[in-house]
Amino acid sequence: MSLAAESVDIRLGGRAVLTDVTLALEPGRFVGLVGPNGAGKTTLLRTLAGLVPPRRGRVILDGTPLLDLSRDARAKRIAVLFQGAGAGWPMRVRDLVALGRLPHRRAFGGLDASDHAAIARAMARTDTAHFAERLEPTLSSGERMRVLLARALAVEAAWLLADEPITALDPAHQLDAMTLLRRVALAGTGVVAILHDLALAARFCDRIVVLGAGRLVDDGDPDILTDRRLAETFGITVRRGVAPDGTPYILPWHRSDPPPEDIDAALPQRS
Ligand SMILES: Nc1ncnc2c1ncn2[C@@H]1O[C@H](COP(=O)(O)OP(=O)(O)OP(=O)(O)O)[C@@H](O)[C@H]1O
Repeated sequence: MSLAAESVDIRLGGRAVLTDVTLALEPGRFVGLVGPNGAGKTTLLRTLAGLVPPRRGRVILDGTPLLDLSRDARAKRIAVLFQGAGAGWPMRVRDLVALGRLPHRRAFGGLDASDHAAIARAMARTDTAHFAERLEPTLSSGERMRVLLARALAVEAAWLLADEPITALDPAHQLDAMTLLRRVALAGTGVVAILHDLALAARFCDRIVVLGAGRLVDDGDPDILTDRRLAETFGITVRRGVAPDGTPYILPWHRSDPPPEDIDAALPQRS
């Protein structure tokens, strides 16, 4: 199984958003796609899902240009979770998660036992079963994000592309979601998640892909998040440590370049 972007250029609104991006993904790995605001991460994820046609280059899924496949064939193999992707109308949570099974629908069939099993599994794994009967608009942002993750997991696709799946979650559910995404990858799915939390990305992901100003600037294991990379691409310095189990960790600490305005006065200056 393979999913790859080859020399992809994307222009939106008359400007280059992605330039010459080449990225080969592998099954069974958890990739953290990181980069500052506006770097092009969402656009790259949408391109990998076949939702944005490249101006130059292409995306290849298992040897076939992605855009040659039908929408259903793509949706069966690539599950996506995008920001704000609710149903658009008040829907019960269980029914929203069930939408994940749509790409598998048979000509005249409703949900069968395997669909129900996939939905139940996805809801259990995301801790959403207890609000299955609620209407989606009544959920908090974090609850909604877990439901969207459940919908994406219910597809049980070979690839899972998730745009900021943990941003709205409380710390416990962030840890749960990162653990879950790692498990999903370990079970064979190729997982790509856009993450702004570099500490969690470095701790849980097998591979980090760094985008900066529309270009792929680094790609490798979490060690690529060097002080220099963090300063050059993210404009920050970090504190580093080692957990008792030997796992290294980083903690964003200061801006390495001057802030846009003099906001320093508002920050605690203990060190
Ligand atoms: N439809 C569009 N028309 C014009 N410009 C766009 C369009 N969509 C995105 N852009 C621009 O493309 C750039 C990349 O956007 P994208 O959403 O991919 O970035 P991102 O890395 O996901 O950012 P963030 O971390 O803020 O979510 C941004 O400068 C954005 O303003």
